[in-house]
Amino acid sequence: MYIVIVNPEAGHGRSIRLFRKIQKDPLYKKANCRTFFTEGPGHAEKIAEQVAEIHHENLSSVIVIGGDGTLHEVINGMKQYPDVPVTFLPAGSGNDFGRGIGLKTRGVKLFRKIISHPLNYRVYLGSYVLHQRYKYGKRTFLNSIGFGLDGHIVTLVNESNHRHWIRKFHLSNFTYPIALLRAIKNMKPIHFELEIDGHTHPVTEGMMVTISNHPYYGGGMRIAPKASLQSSNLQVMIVRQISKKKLLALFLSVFIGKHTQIREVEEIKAHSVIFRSKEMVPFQVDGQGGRCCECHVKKASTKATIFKD
Ligand SMILES: Nc1ncnc2c1ncn2[C@@H]1O[C@H](COP(=O)(O)OP(=O)(O)OP(=O)(O)O)[C@@H](O)[C@H]1O
Repeated sequence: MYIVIVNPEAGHGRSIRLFRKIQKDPLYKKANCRTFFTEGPGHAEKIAEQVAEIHHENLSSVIVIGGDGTLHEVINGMKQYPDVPVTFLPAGSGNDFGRGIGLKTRGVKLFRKIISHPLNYRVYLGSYVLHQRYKYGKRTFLNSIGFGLDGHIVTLVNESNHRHWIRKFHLSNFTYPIALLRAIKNMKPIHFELEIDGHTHPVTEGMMVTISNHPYYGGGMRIAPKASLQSSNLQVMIVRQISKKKLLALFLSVFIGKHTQIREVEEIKAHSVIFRSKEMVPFQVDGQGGRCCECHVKKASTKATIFKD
């Protein structure tokens, strides 16, 4: 039995279009697929939690059609059942996890592969505990968690009031670069304390701190070229105080992985990181934004089971 979770809004409609094609495929009926549509934030997590609890013994896979945000919710909903395979059919705006895990095919072709050649990998994800006004429980992240400019960009992406035009003209690939330009224009450094693997780090202010589980970010930028889902470590990138021009150059050079050569950029391999700030700073986790004053991040000790073609 396959459970399919579809976020109809992901990728400005890309997700629902893909689901309609899959539904017409003869394998969809043959494979005994049951589909659920998400209705808003948090719903994918609830669906995943319930179906895993009821069906974990006879589930071939939970198939997620959406973006990284929907997959983030599903993985968190299924935390108690890490052996149940999860399959990601990227149909969001960014789809960085698909790149991170190295999916070669997309769309209906990928759906057919899942059913006919199920190949599941065990991967290390990340875990984080947020302190906003009070402490939240431990959660899992797939791609990255970032503070400062990183969080500001994602807030702008998700608040974008140009969504209608983006959808109409299929411009979703430009959402992130546009938000990036807007965020750089208004950027301010953040002040923080960093504890990396139990040691206080000397840098206390900068533009952003991003902790990655695999290289990709913001729809294909190779922000952490050395990060790996097979490694038991995370990759921390700190961008110190930097001019707007240089910051723009940094993001352009991210596509060719040369940004780590910029003097103000520091890259560290770490198993655990504590980020603290006296003020509430913007953050993002797997492309969803918020504000926090403290966060404890670790490479997860248990592995998740994910399909890879
Ligand atoms: N029916 C719905 N209507 C509006 N929002 C929804 C609905 N279902 C889920 N959501 C929310 O949509 C948000 C974005 O989803 P998702 O990240 O999967 O797509 P995306 O932003 O297009 O892709 P990506 O993260 O890869 O850029 C998630 O926070 C999710 O909770």
